[in-house]
Amino acid sequence: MNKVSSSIAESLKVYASAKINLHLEVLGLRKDGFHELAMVMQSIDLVDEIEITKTNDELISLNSDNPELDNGDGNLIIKAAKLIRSRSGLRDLGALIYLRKKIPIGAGLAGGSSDGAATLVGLNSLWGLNFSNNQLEDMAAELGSDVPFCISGGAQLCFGRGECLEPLDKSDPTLAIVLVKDPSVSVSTPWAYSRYKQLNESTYLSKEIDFQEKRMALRKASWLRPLNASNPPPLINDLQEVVAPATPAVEKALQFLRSLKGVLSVAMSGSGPSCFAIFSDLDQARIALEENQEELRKQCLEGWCCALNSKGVRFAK
Ligand SMILES: C[C@@](CO)(OP(=O)(O)O)[C@H](O)COP(=O)(O)OP(=O)(O)OC[C@H]1O[C@@H](n2ccc(N)nc2=O)[C@H](O)[C@@H]1O
Ligand SMILES: Nc1ncnc2c1ncn2[C@@H]1O[C@H](COP(=O)(O)OP(=O)(O)O)[C@@H](O)[C@H]1O
Repeated sequence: MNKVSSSIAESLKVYASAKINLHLEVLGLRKDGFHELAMVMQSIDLVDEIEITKTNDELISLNSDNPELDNGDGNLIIKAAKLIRSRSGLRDLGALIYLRKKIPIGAGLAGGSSDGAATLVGLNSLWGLNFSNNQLEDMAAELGSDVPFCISGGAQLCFGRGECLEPLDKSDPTLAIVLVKDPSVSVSTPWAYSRYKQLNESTYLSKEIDFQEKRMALRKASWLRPLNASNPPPLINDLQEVVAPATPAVEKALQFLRSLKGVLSVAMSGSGPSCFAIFSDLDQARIALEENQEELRKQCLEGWCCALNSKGVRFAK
């Protein structure tokens, strides 16, 4: 067992981007019980901040500015840190981690997944482990279906249960979104999928050749290359049809967004309850949000306007 040499404590900061789903199609069921998906995911400029200091006391500890969060083994940051340490075989690696939470929790924005991805990338660097991006993505897939995407982020096709990635050309950088969510509501992802299955299992595809056909159709979508304002994505999200009717906060968010001036298209993100509207640029998004603060308050909604991010995990300069 190599001893980790004692060195001056070093630290670094990584940013973990949230994501939205520009396309979420449920194709069928897989042998492992997960759903076969065809998705397009896009990183957005709503980021958690994770500060990591290396220690040699074999302890991995987490604190955060969000009391709602479990700072123990239930947190994807701790799960990711313990996973990459066990893969390194170096048991006496330690780290002090601090999370500044900005991404709403359980919101359909992969906030937890992105924190897990950022922890893998950050510790790989801080502990000098030199795992490749593919190796990090393999570890990420063990943490959750959305975690592999969150490593490189940007705009990617996501197939399988979400871990089979095909990077897309950079989206038109002027595009922006308005994101809204009722802060008192979160949606359970397992519930959303099981509800969808309850209502749609009879229409599920089951043959690989049929899955391939759906993947090819998405790869050829006219709005995809690159994502742009003149031919905006239709924003299909199969989970929206089951979550929205059961979650008034989602319907409320969709209606608010559809009323905004200059909106190109509107959808729920992932399993919700966050919903977003695409605008051709950040100024239009900002004006639309600023002009409707009163309505936002009346509807008990929280709103952000964000640019798109070309990366998932970023190191602070
Ligand atoms: C719905 C999506 C869309 O991007 O994102 P969020 O809304 O969570 O952000 C993802 O599929 C969520 O990915 P993630 O949150 O990582 O899911 P996991 O932890 O892997 O799985 C949680 C549960 O969701 C269901 N699940 C997840 C992924 C998938 N392809 N099929 C499924 O049926 C399973 O019941 C699983 O036990
Ligand atoms: N660092 C974290 N940030 C947010 N949620 C986390 C984190 N670690 C674990 N979780 C758990 O993951 C679930 C939400 O994950 P998240 O990725 O934020 O959801 P969603 O993908 O729906 O936005 C919650 O049950 C939360 O308790």
